[in-house]
Amino acid sequence: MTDPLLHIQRLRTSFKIKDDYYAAVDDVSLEVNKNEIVAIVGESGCGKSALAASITGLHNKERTKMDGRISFKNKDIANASINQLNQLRGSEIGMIFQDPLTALNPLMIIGEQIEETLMLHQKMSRQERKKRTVELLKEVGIPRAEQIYYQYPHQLSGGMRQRVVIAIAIANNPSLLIADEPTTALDVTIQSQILDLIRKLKDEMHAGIILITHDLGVVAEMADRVAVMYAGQIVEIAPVIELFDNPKHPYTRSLLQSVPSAFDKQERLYVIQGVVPPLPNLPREGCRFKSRIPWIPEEVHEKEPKMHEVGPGHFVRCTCYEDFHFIGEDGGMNHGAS
Ligand SMILES: Nc1ncnc2c1ncn2[C@@H]1O[C@H](COP(=O)(O)OP(=O)(O)OP(=O)(O)O)[C@@H](O)[C@H]1O
Repeated sequence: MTDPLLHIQRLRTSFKIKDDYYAAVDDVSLEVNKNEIVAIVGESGCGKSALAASITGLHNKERTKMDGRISFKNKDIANASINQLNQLRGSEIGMIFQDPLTALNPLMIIGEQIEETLMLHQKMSRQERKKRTVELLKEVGIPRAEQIYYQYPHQLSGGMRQRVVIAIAIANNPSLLIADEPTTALDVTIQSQILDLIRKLKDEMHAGIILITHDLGVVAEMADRVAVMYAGQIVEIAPVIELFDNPKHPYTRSLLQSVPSAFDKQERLYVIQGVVPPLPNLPREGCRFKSRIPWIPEEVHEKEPKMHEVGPGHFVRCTCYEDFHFIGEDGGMNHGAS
Protein backbone atom coordinates (compact mmCIF):
# COMPACT_ATOMS: atom_id res chain seq x y z
CA MET A 1 0.00 0.00 0.00
CA THR A 2 1.51 3.37 -0.97
CA ASP A 3 1.56 6.29 1.44
CA PRO A 4 -1.46 8.57 1.26
CA LEU A 5 -1.06 11.85 -0.58
CA LEU A 6 -2.38 13.74 2.42
CA HIS A 7 -2.29 12.36 5.93
CA ILE A 8 -3.92 14.33 8.72
CA GLN A 9 -3.40 13.01 12.22
CA ARG A 10 -5.23 14.21 15.31
CA LEU A 11 -5.60 17.73 14.00
CA ARG A 12 -6.97 20.37 16.30
CA THR A 13 -7.44 23.90 14.98
CA SER A 14 -8.56 26.55 17.46
CA PHE A 15 -9.61 30.12 16.84
CA LYS A 16 -9.18 32.99 19.24
CA ILE A 17 -12.49 34.52 20.27
CA LYS A 18 -12.05 37.37 22.72
CA ASP A 19 -9.29 36.04 24.98
CA ASP A 20 -9.72 32.30 24.60
CA TYR A 21 -9.06 29.71 21.94
CA TYR A 22 -11.86 27.36 20.88
CA ALA A 23 -11.30 24.30 18.71
CA ALA A 24 -13.30 24.37 15.47
CA VAL A 25 -11.54 21.18 14.32
CA ASP A 26 -10.89 18.67 17.06
CA ASP A 27 -9.16 15.30 16.82
CA VAL A 28 -9.57 14.96 13.07
CA SER A 29 -7.63 12.22 11.32
CA LEU A 30 -8.06 11.73 7.61
CA GLU A 31 -6.21 10.31 4.63
CA VAL A 32 -6.63 11.31 1.02
CA ASN A 33 -5.09 9.20 -1.70
CA LYS A 34 -4.09 9.98 -5.23
CA ASN A 35 -6.97 9.47 -7.64
CA GLU A 36 -9.60 9.67 -4.93
CA ILE A 37 -12.42 12.06 -4.10
CA VAL A 38 -13.08 12.35 -0.39
CA ALA A 39 -16.25 14.29 0.41
CA ILE A 40 -16.60 16.12 3.71
CA VAL A 41 -20.19 16.68 4.73
CA GLY A 42 -21.95 18.20 7.68
CA GLU A 43 -24.20 21.10 8.50
CA SER A 44 -23.17 24.72 8.64
CA GLY A 45 -20.60 25.48 11.32
CA CYS A 46 -19.33 21.92 11.81
CA GLY A 47 -15.78 22.86 10.81
CA LYS A 48 -15.51 21.84 7.16
CA SER A 49 -13.95 25.08 5.96
CA ALA A 50 -11.77 25.35 9.06
CA LEU A 51 -10.37 21.92 8.17
CA ALA A 52 -9.68 23.03 4.58
CA ALA A 53 -8.02 26.23 5.79
CA SER A 54 -5.83 24.18 8.13
CA ILE A 55 -4.49 22.22 5.18
CA THR A 56 -3.82 25.25 3.02
CA GLY A 57 -2.66 27.49 5.86
CA LEU A 58 -5.26 30.06 4.84
CA HIS A 59 -6.12 31.44 8.22
CA ASN A 60 -4.95 34.28 10.35
CA LYS A 61 -1.91 32.80 12.08
CA GLU A 62 -2.12 35.35 14.90
CA ARG A 63 -5.55 34.13 15.95
CA THR A 64 -5.25 30.43 15.17
CA LYS A 65 -3.57 27.57 16.99
CA MET A 66 -2.94 24.24 15.33
CA ASP A 67 -1.90 20.94 16.91
CA GLY A 68 -1.46 17.57 15.29
CA ARG A 69 0.17 16.58 12.04
CA ILE A 70 -0.65 17.26 8.42
CA SER A 71 1.67 15.56 6.02
CA PHE A 72 1.48 16.11 2.32
CA LYS A 73 3.60 13.79 0.18
CA ASN A 74 5.28 12.73 3.41
CA LYS A 75 6.28 16.26 4.38
CA ASP A 76 4.89 18.01 7.43
CA ILE A 77 2.96 21.08 6.30
CA ALA A 78 1.22 21.91 9.57
CA ASN A 79 4.33 23.83 10.58
CA ALA A 80 5.32 25.09 7.16
CA SER A 81 6.40 28.72 6.84
CA ILE A 82 4.26 31.23 4.94
CA ASN A 83 6.73 31.05 2.04
CA GLN A 84 6.57 27.28 1.88
CA LEU A 85 2.77 27.40 1.96
CA ASN A 86 2.67 30.03 -0.76
CA GLN A 87 4.84 27.76 -2.86
CA LEU A 88 2.53 24.78 -2.30
CA ARG A 89 -0.69 26.69 -2.92
CA GLY A 90 -1.27 27.14 -6.59
CA SER A 91 1.30 24.54 -7.53
CA GLU A 92 0.98 21.28 -5.61
CA ILE A 93 -2.31 22.19 -3.95
CA GLY A 94 -5.10 23.79 -5.96
CA MET A 95 -8.16 25.42 -4.42
CA ILE A 96 -11.69 26.05 -5.66
CA PHE A 97 -14.05 28.08 -3.53
CA GLN A 98 -17.77 28.62 -3.33
CA ASP A 99 -17.83 32.13 -4.70
CA PRO A 100 -15.69 32.56 -7.80
CA LEU A 101 -16.09 36.34 -7.68
CA THR A 102 -14.18 36.64 -4.42
CA ALA A 103 -11.48 34.30 -5.74
CA LEU A 104 -10.84 36.48 -8.81
CA ASN A 105 -9.33 39.93 -9.04
CA PRO A 106 -12.01 42.25 -10.49
CA LEU A 107 -9.39 44.59 -11.93
CA MET A 108 -7.39 42.06 -13.92
CA ILE A 109 -8.31 40.40 -17.19
CA ILE A 110 -8.86 36.66 -17.02
CA GLY A 111 -5.77 35.80 -19.05
CA GLU A 112 -3.44 37.70 -16.73
CA GLN A 113 -4.89 36.03 -13.66
CA ILE A 114 -4.12 32.57 -15.05
CA GLU A 115 -0.72 33.67 -16.31
CA GLU A 116 0.14 35.02 -12.89
CA THR A 117 -0.15 31.59 -11.32
CA LEU A 118 1.94 30.06 -14.14
CA MET A 119 4.55 32.76 -13.68
CA LEU A 120 4.82 32.12 -9.95
CA HIS A 121 5.44 28.41 -10.31
CA GLN A 122 6.82 27.63 -13.76
CA LYS A 123 9.57 28.93 -16.01
CA MET A 124 7.96 29.84 -19.32
CA SER A 125 8.37 32.53 -21.92
CA ARG A 126 5.56 35.08 -22.37
CA GLN A 127 4.34 33.37 -25.51
CA GLU A 128 4.38 29.96 -23.87
CA ARG A 129 2.39 31.31 -20.93
CA LYS A 130 -0.24 32.83 -23.17
CA LYS A 131 -0.51 29.65 -25.22
CA ARG A 132 -0.86 27.54 -22.08
CA THR A 133 -3.48 29.95 -20.66
CA VAL A 134 -5.65 29.67 -23.75
CA GLU A 135 -5.24 25.88 -23.62
CA LEU A 136 -6.32 25.87 -19.98
CA LEU A 137 -9.40 27.96 -20.78
CA LYS A 138 -10.31 25.43 -23.44
CA GLU A 139 -9.64 22.50 -21.10
CA VAL A 140 -12.18 23.83 -18.62
CA GLY A 141 -14.76 24.17 -21.36
CA ILE A 142 -14.67 27.92 -21.97
CA PRO A 143 -15.80 28.72 -25.51
CA ARG A 144 -14.07 31.49 -27.47
CA ALA A 145 -11.06 31.17 -25.17
CA GLU A 146 -8.98 33.69 -27.13
CA GLN A 147 -11.60 36.40 -26.56
CA ILE A 148 -12.38 35.44 -22.95
CA TYR A 149 -8.66 35.84 -22.23
CA TYR A 150 -9.13 39.62 -22.52
CA GLN A 151 -12.32 39.90 -20.47
CA TYR A 152 -12.80 40.92 -16.84
CA PRO A 153 -14.55 38.64 -14.29
CA HIS A 154 -17.72 40.77 -14.22
CA GLN A 155 -18.20 40.17 -17.94
CA LEU A 156 -18.62 36.41 -17.37
CA SER A 157 -21.48 34.37 -15.93
CA GLY A 158 -21.10 32.62 -12.55
CA GLY A 159 -20.50 29.26 -14.21
CA MET A 160 -17.82 30.70 -16.52
CA ARG A 161 -16.13 32.42 -13.59
CA GLN A 162 -16.01 29.13 -11.70
CA ARG A 163 -14.40 27.52 -14.75
CA VAL A 164 -11.75 30.25 -14.67
CA VAL A 165 -11.12 29.53 -10.97
CA ILE A 166 -10.73 25.86 -11.86
CA ALA A 167 -8.32 26.76 -14.67
CA ILE A 168 -6.21 28.68 -12.14
CA ALA A 169 -6.43 25.79 -9.66
CA ILE A 170 -5.19 23.23 -12.18
CA ALA A 171 -2.72 25.44 -14.07
CA ASN A 172 0.28 23.84 -12.40
CA ASN A 173 -1.06 20.27 -12.33
CA PRO A 174 -1.65 20.04 -8.58
CA SER A 175 -1.72 16.64 -6.98
CA LEU A 176 -4.27 17.75 -4.38
CA LEU A 177 -7.38 19.84 -5.04
CA ILE A 178 -9.54 21.28 -2.33
CA ALA A 179 -12.99 22.28 -3.51
CA ASP A 180 -15.05 24.07 -0.85
CA GLU A 181 -18.73 24.10 -1.88
CA PRO A 182 -17.70 24.62 -5.52
CA THR A 183 -21.23 24.52 -6.94
CA THR A 184 -23.34 26.08 -4.18
CA ALA A 185 -23.50 29.49 -5.85
CA LEU A 186 -24.39 28.10 -9.28
CA ASP A 187 -27.67 27.08 -10.83
CA VAL A 188 -28.45 23.40 -11.27
CA THR A 189 -27.48 22.80 -14.90
CA ILE A 190 -24.18 24.63 -14.45
CA GLN A 191 -23.61 22.68 -11.21
CA SER A 192 -23.51 19.38 -13.01
CA GLN A 193 -21.11 20.70 -15.66
CA ILE A 194 -18.71 21.91 -12.97
CA LEU A 195 -18.97 18.57 -11.16
CA ASP A 196 -18.21 16.75 -14.42
CA LEU A 197 -15.15 18.94 -14.78
CA ILE A 198 -13.94 18.14 -11.26
CA ARG A 199 -14.44 14.43 -11.90
CA LYS A 200 -12.41 14.78 -15.09
CA LEU A 201 -9.55 16.26 -13.05
CA LYS A 202 -9.47 13.11 -10.99
CA ASP A 203 -9.66 10.83 -14.00
CA GLU A 204 -7.12 12.66 -16.13
CA MET A 205 -4.72 14.19 -13.60
CA HIS A 206 -5.16 11.46 -10.97
CA ALA A 207 -5.37 14.18 -8.35
CA GLY A 208 -6.59 13.55 -4.83
CA ILE A 209 -9.65 15.75 -4.23
CA ILE A 210 -11.28 16.97 -1.05
CA LEU A 211 -14.82 17.99 -1.86
CA ILE A 212 -16.56 19.97 0.84
CA THR A 213 -20.31 20.08 0.48
CA HIS A 214 -23.54 19.93 2.40
CA ASP A 215 -25.31 18.41 -0.61
CA LEU A 216 -25.73 14.65 -0.27
CA GLY A 217 -26.73 14.37 -3.94
CA VAL A 218 -23.32 15.76 -4.89
CA VAL A 219 -21.66 13.32 -2.46
CA ALA A 220 -23.47 10.32 -3.93
CA GLU A 221 -22.53 11.35 -7.43
CA MET A 222 -18.92 12.30 -6.86
CA ALA A 223 -17.27 10.77 -3.81
CA ASP A 224 -15.22 7.64 -3.37
CA ARG A 225 -15.22 8.05 0.40
CA VAL A 226 -17.20 10.27 2.73
CA ALA A 227 -16.29 11.84 6.06
CA VAL A 228 -19.23 13.15 8.09
CA MET A 229 -18.36 15.99 10.45
CA TYR A 230 -20.25 17.15 13.51
CA ALA A 231 -19.12 19.84 15.94
CA GLY A 232 -15.53 19.83 14.75
CA GLN A 233 -15.07 16.07 14.66
CA ILE A 234 -15.38 13.34 12.08
CA VAL A 235 -18.17 11.13 13.44
CA GLU A 236 -18.23 8.63 10.59
CA ILE A 237 -16.11 7.81 7.58
CA ALA A 238 -16.76 5.14 4.99
CA PRO A 239 -16.65 4.31 1.29
CA VAL A 240 -19.54 6.14 -0.35
CA ILE A 241 -21.80 3.16 -1.09
CA GLU A 242 -21.27 1.74 2.39
CA LEU A 243 -22.15 5.09 3.97
CA PHE A 244 -25.41 5.41 2.07
CA ASP A 245 -26.36 1.72 2.48
CA ASN A 246 -25.27 1.21 6.03
CA PRO A 247 -25.00 4.50 7.93
CA LYS A 248 -24.26 4.01 11.61
CA HIS A 249 -23.78 7.24 13.51
CA PRO A 250 -27.04 8.89 14.68
CA TYR A 251 -25.96 12.12 12.99
CA THR A 252 -25.25 10.42 9.64
CA ARG A 253 -28.56 8.58 9.89
CA SER A 254 -30.41 11.81 10.55
CA LEU A 255 -28.66 13.57 7.68
CA LEU A 256 -29.66 10.78 5.32
CA GLN A 257 -33.21 10.61 6.72
CA SER A 258 -33.69 14.32 6.18
CA VAL A 259 -33.32 13.89 2.41
CA PRO A 260 -36.84 13.13 1.15
CA SER A 261 -36.99 10.07 -1.07
CA ALA A 262 -38.29 10.70 -4.56
CA PHE A 263 -39.68 7.18 -4.75
CA ASP A 264 -41.42 6.60 -1.47
CA LYS A 265 -43.84 9.38 -0.69
CA GLN A 266 -45.14 7.44 2.33
CA GLU A 267 -41.73 7.22 3.89
CA ARG A 268 -41.62 8.55 7.40
CA LEU A 269 -39.09 11.30 8.01
CA TYR A 270 -37.29 11.16 11.32
CA VAL A 271 -35.73 14.55 11.66
CA ILE A 272 -33.46 15.48 14.52
CA GLN A 273 -34.10 19.00 15.69
CA GLY A 274 -31.45 21.58 16.56
CA VAL A 275 -28.27 23.00 15.06
CA VAL A 276 -24.52 22.85 15.69
CA PRO A 277 -23.98 25.26 18.61
CA PRO A 278 -21.68 28.29 18.13
CA LEU A 279 -18.00 27.60 18.68
CA PRO A 280 -17.66 28.77 22.31
CA ASN A 281 -20.71 26.68 23.29
CA LEU A 282 -19.76 23.42 21.60
CA PRO A 283 -20.07 20.43 23.91
CA ARG A 284 -16.51 19.19 24.38
CA GLU A 285 -16.95 16.33 26.80
CA GLY A 286 -18.32 12.94 25.91
CA CYS A 287 -20.39 12.40 22.79
CA ARG A 288 -20.95 15.78 21.13
CA PHE A 289 -24.19 14.64 19.55
CA LYS A 290 -25.68 13.52 22.86
CA SER A 291 -27.73 16.66 23.51
CA ARG A 292 -29.49 16.27 20.15
CA ILE A 293 -30.70 12.75 20.92
CA PRO A 294 -31.82 13.10 24.56
CA TRP A 295 -34.10 10.03 24.33
CA ILE A 296 -31.03 7.80 24.07
CA PRO A 297 -29.86 6.69 27.55
CA GLU A 298 -26.72 8.36 28.86
CA GLU A 299 -24.92 5.07 29.51
CA VAL A 300 -24.78 4.03 25.84
CA HIS A 301 -22.46 6.93 25.06
CA GLU A 302 -18.73 6.57 25.57
CA LYS A 303 -17.08 8.92 28.05
CA GLU A 304 -14.29 9.61 25.60
CA PRO A 305 -15.72 8.66 22.22
CA LYS A 306 -13.29 6.90 19.89
CA MET A 307 -13.53 5.83 16.29
CA HIS A 308 -14.63 2.17 16.00
CA GLU A 309 -14.05 0.10 12.90
CA VAL A 310 -17.38 -1.42 11.92
CA GLY A 311 -16.45 -2.66 8.44
CA PRO A 312 -13.64 -2.35 5.90
CA GLY A 313 -12.68 1.34 5.89
CA HIS A 314 -15.84 2.16 7.84
CA PHE A 315 -15.32 3.94 11.17
CA VAL A 316 -17.85 5.46 13.54
CA ARG A 317 -17.36 7.61 16.63
CA CYS A 318 -18.90 6.66 20.00
CA THR A 319 -20.72 3.47 20.89
CA CYS A 320 -24.16 5.16 20.90
CA TYR A 321 -24.79 4.04 17.32
CA GLU A 322 -25.38 0.50 18.62
CA ASP A 323 -28.48 1.52 20.60
CA PHE A 324 -29.66 4.42 18.51
CA HIS A 325 -33.20 4.69 17.17
CA PHE A 326 -35.22 7.66 16.01
CA ILE A 327 -38.12 8.89 18.11
CA GLY A 328 -41.18 6.89 17.13
CA GLU A 329 -39.12 4.36 15.23
CA ASP A 330 -39.73 0.59 15.64
CA GLY A 331 -39.26 -1.23 18.89
CA GLY A 332 -42.23 0.17 20.79
CA MET A 333 -40.08 3.03 22.07
CA ASN A 334 -42.74 5.68 21.87
CA HIS A 335 -41.21 8.86 23.20
CA GLY A 336 -43.52 11.11 21.27
CA ALA A 337 -43.05 10.85 17.53
CA SER A 338 -41.82 13.91 15.70
N1 LIG B 1 -11.53 32.79 11.91
C1 LIG B 1 -12.44 32.38 12.77
N2 LIG B 1 -12.52 32.91 14.02
C2 LIG B 1 -13.43 32.48 14.91
N3 LIG B 1 -14.33 31.50 14.67
C3 LIG B 1 -14.30 30.94 13.46
C4 LIG B 1 -13.38 31.34 12.44
N4 LIG B 1 -13.61 30.59 11.34
C5 LIG B 1 -14.64 29.77 11.64
N5 LIG B 1 -15.04 29.96 12.91
C6 LIG B 1 -16.10 29.22 13.61
O1 LIG B 1 -15.70 27.85 13.58
C7 LIG B 1 -16.84 27.01 13.38
C8 LIG B 1 -16.64 26.18 12.14
O2 LIG B 1 -16.72 27.06 11.02
P1 LIG B 1 -16.54 26.56 9.51
O3 LIG B 1 -16.60 27.75 8.63
O4 LIG B 1 -15.35 25.68 9.40
O5 LIG B 1 -17.86 25.68 9.32
P2 LIG B 1 -18.42 25.01 8.00
O6 LIG B 1 -18.76 23.61 8.36
O7 LIG B 1 -17.46 25.19 6.87
O8 LIG B 1 -19.74 25.85 7.77
P3 LIG B 1 -20.36 26.42 6.40
O9 LIG B 1 -20.95 25.22 5.71
O10 LIG B 1 -21.40 27.37 6.89
O11 LIG B 1 -19.25 27.06 5.65
C9 LIG B 1 -18.05 27.94 13.33
O12 LIG B 1 -18.61 28.01 14.63
C10 LIG B 1 -17.45 29.27 12.92
O13 LIG B 1 -18.24 30.34 13.40
